[in-house]
Amino acid sequence: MASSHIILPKEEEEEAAAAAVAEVGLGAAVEADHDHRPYQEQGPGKAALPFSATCVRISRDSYPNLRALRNASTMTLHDDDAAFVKLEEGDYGYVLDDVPHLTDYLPDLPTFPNPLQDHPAYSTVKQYFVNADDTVPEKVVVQKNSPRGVHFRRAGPRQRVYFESEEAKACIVTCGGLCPGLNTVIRELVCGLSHMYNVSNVFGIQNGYKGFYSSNYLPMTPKSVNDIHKRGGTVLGTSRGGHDTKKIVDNIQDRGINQVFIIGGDGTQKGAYEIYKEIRRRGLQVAVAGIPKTIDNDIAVIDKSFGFDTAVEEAQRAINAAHVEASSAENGIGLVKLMGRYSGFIAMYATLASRDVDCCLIPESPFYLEGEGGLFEYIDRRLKENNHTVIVVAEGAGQDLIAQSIPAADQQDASGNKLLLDVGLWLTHKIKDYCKSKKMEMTIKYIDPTYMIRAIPSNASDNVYCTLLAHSAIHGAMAGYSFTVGMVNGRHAYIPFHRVTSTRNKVRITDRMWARLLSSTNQPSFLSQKDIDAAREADKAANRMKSREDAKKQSTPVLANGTDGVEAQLAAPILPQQPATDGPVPQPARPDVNNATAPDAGDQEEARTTGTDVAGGTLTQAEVKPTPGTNVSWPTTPPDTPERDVAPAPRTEHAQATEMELDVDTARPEGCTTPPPVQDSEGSDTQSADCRGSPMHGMQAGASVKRD
Ligand SMILES: Nc1ncnc2c1ncn2[C@@H]1O[C@H](COP(=O)(O)OP(=O)(O)O)[C@@H](O)[C@H]1O
Ligand SMILES: O=P(O)(O)OC[C@H]1O[C@](O)(COP(=O)(O)O)[C@@H](O)[C@@H]1O
Ligand SMILES: [Mg+2]
Repeated sequence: MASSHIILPKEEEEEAAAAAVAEVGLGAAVEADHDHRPYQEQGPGKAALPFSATCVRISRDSYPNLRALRNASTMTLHDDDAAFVKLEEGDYGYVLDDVPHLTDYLPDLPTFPNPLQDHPAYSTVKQYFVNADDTVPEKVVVQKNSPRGVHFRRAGPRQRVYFESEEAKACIVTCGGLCPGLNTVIRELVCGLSHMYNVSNVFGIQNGYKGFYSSNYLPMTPKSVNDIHKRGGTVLGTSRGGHDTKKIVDNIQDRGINQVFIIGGDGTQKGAYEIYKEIRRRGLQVAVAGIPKTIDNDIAVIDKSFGFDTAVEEAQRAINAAHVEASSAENGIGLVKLMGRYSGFIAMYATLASRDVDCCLIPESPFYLEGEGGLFEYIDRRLKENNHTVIVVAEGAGQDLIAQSIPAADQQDASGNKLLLDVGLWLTHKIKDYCKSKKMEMTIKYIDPTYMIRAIPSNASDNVYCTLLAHSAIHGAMAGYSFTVGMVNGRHAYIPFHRVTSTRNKVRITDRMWARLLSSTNQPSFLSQKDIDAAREADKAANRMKSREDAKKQSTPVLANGTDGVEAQLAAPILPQQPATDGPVPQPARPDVNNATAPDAGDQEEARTTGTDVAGGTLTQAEVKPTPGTNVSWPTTPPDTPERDVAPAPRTEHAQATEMELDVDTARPEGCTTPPPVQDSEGSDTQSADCRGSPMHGMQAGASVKRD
């Protein structure tokens, strides 16, 4: 039975101890210890103790605060993480999921006035320092009787800091894959430390985590980083793997570093958390600030990761090229692979922005090729309707389908990420074979822009975002917190490490955003009647469980702040399946049941109010609107929309074609080596350049299609 240390407010000590004793049979043993830990800044001077905290060994399931946390949000809390959770409850179901502070284990640290108060630029700002009690809500869509839910500490400068400028010694490291904006964050960390806090001891760690113990630290000054934001990549170098917590902390300790800025994705933030824990174990006065980076935009809680906008924008170029190529050929097919190992955000946003895409395939939405409602049937139809078609595929899509035909070597990269098979290349050959079997003349152009996309410098809006993230990170570190920084509902916040490492954002195929995509492309949803039935069953099971939970709650009142989340995790997710005709069922990516904040999380809120158990990953016939092209009882032809008001070409047109042009081109940008096993990709953003290059555009009989 897992047990863990939990910091408890004084007034609950007795109750919790009693609860622990009562649960001895379940493995709980009171062990209490007694370090009195202040946990938050209390204005000028030495931090005051808001409560006398006690460390108690207790089964985490038995502690109502943690239950409240789980009830108030959809996160999954790992047992190990429970040891470092700092919770405060307020009125009306308010929960503060706070970040650790140096004074948690070094209660007598002196504080100093924030040098910003004398800064010619900042000192004029009215109320420049954030209120010590300010917090940011995880959810902003609420109903009249909603509990207030989980909050995070608001980021920003504090009146008192825990490092003197001359004593502060900071280091910066970048880990994981590249992402637009890395250099901007580095630049703004160096400049911000120097310009705002007069910190001149700043060092770069080269080539990721292993640089802590395998290379020299690079002194960095505002002058040396002045122009780096105009370049892609990271001037510090990056790597996967190489995380050795003890060796890293040994080096931090030996070199007298007291602020560690760690830029990287979910893996990197896990590493940052380990570093923080080791630092705390050793009692070092070192603040650890994580700045989340991922091109895939799949880090939990935060609104968006830096570089994502830039990536989506750049992906547009590839999609435009694919569209020009496809629409300039007879039966032209343009296929673009974008990054997205587990999450299809880049593909989804690039598709929505483009309007030239006929089908978007992402890891979260399993698809199949053959039979009614399958991809081939859809391609066939689009070619007949429009003479060309554009497909966007995220690199993590269809991996199980590919594994059926290509024996997948179960390889991993240095960080333990599974190496992917090249879905773009595989799909190209599958489509080619299909057309050949149908004696259909066609041209397919496969474009893999993945590394080109992530190697560019960040665009203007990402540059500003990177600057603000860097500044928030600096303020938090100077104030003695350890955290991952991020924007939550438009406000910068200090988020506990466990929050961003315990789950990953995924596109929820039960949310309105994915529905928007389906309705914009009119692609099949690839859900079968079997899937819908399974969804109904799972929904019923979830409801039964919910009733049991409710009954239990009535008999045992706890600090229940809400119900979503707990039931959600109990409910079995829907696993859409391909039809029997298409061989074994692929293991589909499931709607992410633990996803706290996806870019489209607002949709989930609405779904909840309309009765859809989205958080539980379930969907019912009532909530799921018939999706065009679905191979269920819904019509396979799309409803009449202006976009789709097309007179389909007679089927015989293709059947009569005897000549074949199977021109499979794989456009590989320089430096992009993507042989079958092993892949990655990513994508991009915003507006569709109006790229209607087809000489056939608008020439088809009956065609009044907006998108060509
Ligand atoms: N569970 C973990 N604990 C400690 N370090 C980790 C963990 N997972 C990944 N890392 C380290 O984080 C770094 C980057 O991880 P990776 O998954 O490749 O990229 P990202 O951080 O972008 O997700 C690597 O150096 C890797 O060793
Ligand atoms: O080829 P590399 O450098 O291992 O990176 C590829 C992977 O990195 C990703 O871009 C995600 O990495 P990050 O989350 O670190 O940005 C994936 O989409 C892709 O599979
Ligand atoms: Mg990762």
